[in-house]
Amino acid sequence: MFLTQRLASEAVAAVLAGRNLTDVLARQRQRSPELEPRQRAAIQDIAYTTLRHYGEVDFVLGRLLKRPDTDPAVRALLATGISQLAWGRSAPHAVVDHAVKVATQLNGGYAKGMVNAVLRNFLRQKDALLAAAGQDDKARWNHPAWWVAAMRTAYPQDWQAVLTANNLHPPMSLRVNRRQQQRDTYLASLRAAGMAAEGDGEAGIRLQEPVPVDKLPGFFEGVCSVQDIGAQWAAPLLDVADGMRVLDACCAPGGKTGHLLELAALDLTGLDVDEARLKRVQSNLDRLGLKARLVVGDAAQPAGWWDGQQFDRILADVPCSASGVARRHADIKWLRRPDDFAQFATQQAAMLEALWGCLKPGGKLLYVTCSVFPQENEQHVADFLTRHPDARRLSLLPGMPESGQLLPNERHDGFFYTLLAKD
Ligand SMILES: C[S@@+](CC[C@H](N)C(=O)[O-])C[C@H]1O[C@@H](n2cnc3c(N)ncnc32)[C@H](O)[C@@H]1O
Repeated sequence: MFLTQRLASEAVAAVLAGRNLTDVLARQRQRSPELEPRQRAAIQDIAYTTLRHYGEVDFVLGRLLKRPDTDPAVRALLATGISQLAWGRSAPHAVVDHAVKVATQLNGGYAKGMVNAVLRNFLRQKDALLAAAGQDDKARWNHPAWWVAAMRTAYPQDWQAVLTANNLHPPMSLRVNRRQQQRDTYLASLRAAGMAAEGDGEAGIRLQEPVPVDKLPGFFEGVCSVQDIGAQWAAPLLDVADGMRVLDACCAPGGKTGHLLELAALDLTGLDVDEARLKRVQSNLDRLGLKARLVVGDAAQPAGWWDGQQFDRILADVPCSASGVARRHADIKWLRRPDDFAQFATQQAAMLEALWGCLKPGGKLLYVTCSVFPQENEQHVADFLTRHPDARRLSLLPGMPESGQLLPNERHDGFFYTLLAKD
């Protein structure tokens, strides 16, 4: 457990210094190939739990630490220790002993005594400290205070549900490849394999418990894909038919690309600026037995990749704050800054503007984000519509909110959808 605590606290320190948790964990695995699967799972679990509860952890540290300028590596070690003591299953004395052992290796071991004292203090005052945390916005909701305030303003009725959903474990959902099987046939084979699940939407299935993909019947033969139920609205909204020329403008890792190609025989171009991520699109399509033309390029600069022939359909699943999927990436809440939104909005507006020119008159463009911030969604689309008299907003599918804003809940993640037609 010593090693898992050390690596988990290093991962948390890296996130608090501004790095992406998925990248940090991937790099740790490369550097330490000897780690067993159960150790990797434990590191991930400790890091995720600490970040999921970081508002409370930070509050507690504020009460227990005498000096606000504690070394970031020591602070991250204390954060993971507190998280394990509050929400973990390991024996408290083992957590404290191992944290002290990690501390002896940090910066000459100067903080060994302090780590021991702070964690033991936490154990003594745990209930009172966590109760006090419940009175503080950032700690209570485990989101930065500015994020809590923004949700209150944007969703006066639903802000508490949105913040609560962001702190829950996300559901694992599947999309059945209906070129291979009907949803209910696959549902029956999951149940026969002992996995409780329910159908949701034409091709969607939500599992009661997450499972590794190698346990899913037929996964490697392309019978199903892992995809959130909210993300499964995209392809049906575009209303594709055989022979259409379709652009999936920000396609990696290819979840929606695969879905579009399952629905119709398309002439599909998958574009992404990130060459490494495009390789994942290719391997996903290979697994599903589907084909697309994959191109590296910037969606905001069509001159670099476009042959000038307009598309019947365009999916613009643009880069965004990912605030609607924050529960899947426990680092997002602590990495984002309020001024990030202006930058995202500029990039999103440039893409929408450029892609509009690539759409045939009579064609449809679907603008999608996995964000719950109106600056990336409704405000943006409203601006676009005032600038483009040839753009008309179409209604969405039955069962979808009219606004297009799906808020995260027990069924799906948070997404925003706007379907535009070109007159
Ligand atoms: C939300 S993800 C897309 C998810 C994908 N549509 C799916 O369903 O699996 C956004 C993607 O946009 C890509 N991206 C970012 N900037 C881009 C740009 N300027 N042009 C094209 N793609 C870009 C990112 O590399 C990322 O893969």
